[in-house]
Amino acid sequence: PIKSYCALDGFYEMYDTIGSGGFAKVKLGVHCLTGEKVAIKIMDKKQLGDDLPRIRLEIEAMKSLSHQNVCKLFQVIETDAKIFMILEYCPDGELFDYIVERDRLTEDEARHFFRQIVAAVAYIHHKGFAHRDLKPENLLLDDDQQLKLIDFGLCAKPKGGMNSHLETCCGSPAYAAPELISGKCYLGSEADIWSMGVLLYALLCGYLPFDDDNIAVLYRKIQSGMYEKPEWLSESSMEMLDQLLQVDPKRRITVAQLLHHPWVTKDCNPSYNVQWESIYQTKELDDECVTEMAVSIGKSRKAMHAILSDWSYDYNTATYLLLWKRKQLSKSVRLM
Ligand SMILES: CN(C)C[C@H]1CC[C@H](N2C(=O)N(C)Cc3cnc4ccc(-c5cc(Cl)c(O)c(Cl)c5)nc4c32)CC1
Repeated sequence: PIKSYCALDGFYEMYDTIGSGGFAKVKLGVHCLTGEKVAIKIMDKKQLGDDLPRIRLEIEAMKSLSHQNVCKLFQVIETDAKIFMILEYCPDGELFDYIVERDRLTEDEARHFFRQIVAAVAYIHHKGFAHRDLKPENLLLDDDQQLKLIDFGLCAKPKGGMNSHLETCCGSPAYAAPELISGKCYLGSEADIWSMGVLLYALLCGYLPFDDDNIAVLYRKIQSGMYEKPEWLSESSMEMLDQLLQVDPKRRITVAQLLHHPWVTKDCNPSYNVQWESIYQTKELDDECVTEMAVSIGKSRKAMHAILSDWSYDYNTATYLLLWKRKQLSKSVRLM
């Protein structure tokens, strides 16, 4: 391991930088007690400046999100100079690069990924969050072709719930909904659906439906809702895209309709509905994991259970979540 930050000493080994995004550096780390790899997002508070509230928002949002298609936050460490977010490691990087390497995906492969995106978005909307920056750069791949949604720095949890309007124009222009770029009030959930349409188009075509170097021209293209339909798109794919890329948000398909849309559920057994429910029952703790930790730390199971029930996103929370993740992968639930 390279020089580590004293705040992590003994808890995490730090390895090289695996990516950087704006005001953050992301390094590969290893959680000492379990030996599991993690991604460590490191931010300098001074550099953050007035972006600090955005990070606080991302941290609070991620603490309340536990889903198989949302990147899991394991621990937050704050010193007077830095903030460290210990995150679920996604070895196969951004979906963006995955598409670029292949030019474009087949309809079946696009469906495999789009289903997971629908699951993640249905889940975060159910929890009262709109992401507002859905794009292939914010969808990472783990080593099992599972997508993990990241970057909740722009997400919104409208005070009055998901049916109250937002104003801030944000996100990436090419993925932004017409009502959002027209400066109108908009519903976060409807804007996310539009972005999912742009995303699905990028998966199926390998380029963007609305694109232009001149931002004003780009905006006009988005507001026209007109986009090219290459000849390799099937009828059903074109129909799916049309229902997502509806300029009028009231005519746009909803995430609830998407969950059982024939294009999304194609080739699944009839009982299949998109796995939008979280596999994490964060409320009940897993006895085997609690016991393993109690023994290793030398506390009673009752005391260990009480500590973990606080969900304080300290080292204990990280150890529990990483142990639980190992158990899901039917790996040994043993600590170093
Ligand atoms: C361009 N983006 C806005 C940032 C970029 C930073 C590196 C990251 N990465 C990579 O680029 N690999 C190539 C490896 C990699 C592996 N695991 C990761 C696990 C989590 C994250 C992550 C990063 C940020 Cl900035 C977050 O806010 C969250 Cl919630 C999660 N990034 C990871 C990551 C991909 C995204």
